[in-house]
Amino acid sequence: MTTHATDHQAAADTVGSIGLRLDDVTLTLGDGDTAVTALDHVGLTVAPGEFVAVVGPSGSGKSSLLAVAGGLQRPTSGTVHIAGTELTALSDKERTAARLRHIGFVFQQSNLLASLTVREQLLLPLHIDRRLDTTARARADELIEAVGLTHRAGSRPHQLSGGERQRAGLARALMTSPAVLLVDEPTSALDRVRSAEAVRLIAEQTHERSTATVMVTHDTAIMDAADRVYEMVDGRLS
Ligand SMILES: Nc1ncnc2c1ncn2[C@@H]1O[C@H](COP(=O)(O)OP(=O)(O)OP(=O)(O)O)[C@@H](O)[C@H]1O
Repeated sequence: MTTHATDHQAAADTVGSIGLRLDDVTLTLGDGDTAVTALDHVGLTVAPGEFVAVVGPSGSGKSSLLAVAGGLQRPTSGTVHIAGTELTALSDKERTAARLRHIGFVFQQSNLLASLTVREQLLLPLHIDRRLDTTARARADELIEAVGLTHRAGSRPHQLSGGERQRAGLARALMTSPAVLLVDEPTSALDRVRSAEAVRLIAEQTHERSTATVMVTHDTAIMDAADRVYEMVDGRLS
């Protein structure tokens, strides 16, 4: 299924129903002759509980889309709203705070810390923030169970398979109950069956936890699990 970027705008625009919204976003990278339009007037609205896949070839702008949607990069023009907050109107410091609070990232490389167990990976940010209480511990255990890693809760990354590492990364991203979940190529390291499982798990968690989820990939086989699929070509979404 491929739908047009504006089709769902009106439906998702009612107050309170917006998880993520990009309006007329453009991102230019590099200068002068080497300047590249990584995002070209992109509009995208994702409601809470909705799972959107963005499919496109290498270099089409998918990583740029996640960087801008997640507040890691300021767009050259256009606006980004997350859970009712205009990300693009915030200072760098405020944007970082909003990112930590409202956005969960699942990156291609799961970025797990080698010395920590699965459970510790989830609890670390709360430990640093001195917010490590019984509620947080219970939430970590619930998420570890949701991604099927209870038997691996005490394992360190080198003791896990690629798929298990990805699931640990997903559980960690969900720890803050983010409004928006941004996923980069979850399937690249995995075989077909495991890829489909990973994507199904992300779809399930999106619906259960009402996150507005965007997953970018060049694997068209994942499309079935998504509520909507967009194509990215030369920085344009259609
Ligand atoms: N820092 C940069 N300076 C200049 N151009 C850049 C920079 N980063 C990315 N680009 C260019 O912007 C375009 C979009 O890149 P982007 O990484 O978003 O694509 P992608 O679809 O995620 O690719 P891949 O699937 O290979 O990760 C590409 O043409 C890329 O070469």
